[in-house]
Amino acid sequence: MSAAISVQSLTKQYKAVCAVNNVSFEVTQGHCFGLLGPNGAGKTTTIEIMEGIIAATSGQVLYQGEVVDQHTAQKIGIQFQNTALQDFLTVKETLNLFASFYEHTIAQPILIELCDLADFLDRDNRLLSGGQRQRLLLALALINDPQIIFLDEPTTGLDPHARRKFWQLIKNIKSQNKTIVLTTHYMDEAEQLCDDIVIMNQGEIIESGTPHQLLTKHFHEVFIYLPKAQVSDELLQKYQWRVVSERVEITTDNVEKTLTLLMAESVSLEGLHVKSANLDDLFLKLTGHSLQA
Ligand SMILES: Nc1ncnc2c1ncn2[C@@H]1O[C@H](COP(=O)(O)OP(=O)(O)OP(=O)(O)O)[C@@H](O)[C@H]1O
Repeated sequence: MSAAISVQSLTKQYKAVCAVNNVSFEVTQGHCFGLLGPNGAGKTTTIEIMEGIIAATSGQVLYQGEVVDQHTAQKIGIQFQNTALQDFLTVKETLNLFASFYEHTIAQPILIELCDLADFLDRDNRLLSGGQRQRLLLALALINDPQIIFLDEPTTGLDPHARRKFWQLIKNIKSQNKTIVLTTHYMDEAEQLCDDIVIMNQGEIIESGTPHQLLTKHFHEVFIYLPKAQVSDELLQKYQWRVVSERVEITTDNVEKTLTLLMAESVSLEGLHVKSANLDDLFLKLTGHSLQA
């Protein structure tokens, strides 16, 4: 598959800080690409260089083989933050205003359906709920019918229902062979949406691949949880099991053997829960802290 974006040896040096240090990766056409990392990792700096908003100290970004230039803005979509929404304009007026900035735009009825805006087209921007506002901001990112869309933490602050609804919209957009570049602090979001991920820390890439590749590379074990009340202190000490939030956590690469052991030790299996490692666990393992904001 061809690369929609090729990031080559990007470095961004601020006076005392090297925000991005020799970073290279490719974003595949039609994929959702996730750039993850803790605060200060260099994600925003990388994304802003990719968008052509700031210049790199060295390195380059190619879009289908071409260097970023003043025409790039016409071809990509960027989800603006709240401040881009003007007061005293309705949703429809906002769509019309942003459409006037571009030579080529998507047909408005298609955009309204794609982003599910029909129910509040005549509402003032100030009266939108968090989820409605994010859908409008997504529509604005899509207004020039871009092939590549940048979403920077698009669901931060949304309730679980609104987040799930937003994910479905992103999946619909992706099914049209659009390329999506996403940053997020939510690991479940990355697992739901991203085909490929790059994890940055302190300006450098520390891991990259598909979520499945990374999880199978780093984790051979699963976690077994039991209510703490069912496990005696003696057993905790004997097997060095951890207690996490009132539950005993047992890490094992052989579930059957562990269950046999628990039964042999007469531990009740009521409320037992088995969990595979997820991206949150991977993040914790690689960076030493959880990504949840
Ligand atoms: N204009 C600037 N001048 C000096 N240092 C900067 C500037 N912009 C960013 N930095 C520094 O570069 C590093 C990377 O910042 P960046 O905003 O890219 O990280 P991030 O991964 O997006 O973090 P967050 O998740 O908090 O948004 C940080 O140490 C930051 O303080």
